[in-house]
Amino acid sequence: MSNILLGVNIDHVATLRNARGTHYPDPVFAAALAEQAGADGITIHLREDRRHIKDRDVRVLKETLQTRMNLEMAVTEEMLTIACGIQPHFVCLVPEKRQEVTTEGGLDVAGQLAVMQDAVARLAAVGTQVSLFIDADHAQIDAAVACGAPYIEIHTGRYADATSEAEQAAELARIREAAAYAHGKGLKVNAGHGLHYQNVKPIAAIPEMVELNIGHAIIGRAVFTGLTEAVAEMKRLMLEARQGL
Ligand SMILES: CC(=O)[C@@H](O)[C@H](O)COP(=O)(O)O
Ligand SMILES: NCC(=O)COP(=O)(O)O
Repeated sequence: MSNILLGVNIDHVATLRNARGTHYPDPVFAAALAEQAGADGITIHLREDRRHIKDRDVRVLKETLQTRMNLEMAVTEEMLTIACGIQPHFVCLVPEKRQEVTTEGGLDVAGQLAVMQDAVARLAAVGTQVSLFIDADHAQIDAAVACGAPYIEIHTGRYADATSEAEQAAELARIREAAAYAHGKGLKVNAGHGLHYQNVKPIAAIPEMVELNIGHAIIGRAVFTGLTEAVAEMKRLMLEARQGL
């Protein structure tokens, strides 16, 4: 069986905290529990509007994480300055719109190659490995290679949001093909967005997948089962999907 890693996104613990302006529930505590339950890394998205994760969370998590921090952020001067100071294991560069409910699509790497090359180089210079959050698209994969980014994360939102079996199968085929294409170009391939307990297995079964980043569904389930069980069950399903690979 080939391994696959689970990055647990804890943004929505912070969403709940921020809803009342309290100090609880603390995403730092959630990260420690998730790690104990089998998370291979912790993902946090420091949005420009700080709607969930705040600067303090990033600073404290840098001191307390036992695994690896994957810091998701927009490609802005403010965020690049923060990331170069924090020096997380990974930065995942994502597109961001102030009005969106959640990340709606992949980053247009091909359309801003020079900006992306500069961001990847600045982060690499402080020892941070960069991942580019892109759609399953050859032009974007080629651009990721041209940027020198070691990783991509394929946006699985369209697969997760598909409203028919045929549409979901088509999206899965697109992701599968893109993962093989990117792997062939020397990229390491992650995936995430909208994955949950019912739709994770076909994505986890894609042989080239290194890591899945999953947040909303895990935190949602944790409300009823506790975070330890919610993380462990997701990891169990992912590993089950790898049997025979
Ligand atoms: C980039 C991505 O897919 C996730 O980080 C997602 O953005 C979670 O945060 P939001 O719910 O704020 O979009
Ligand atoms: N990059 C995707 C991620 O971190 C988690 O997204 P979601 O599971 O909260 O939709």
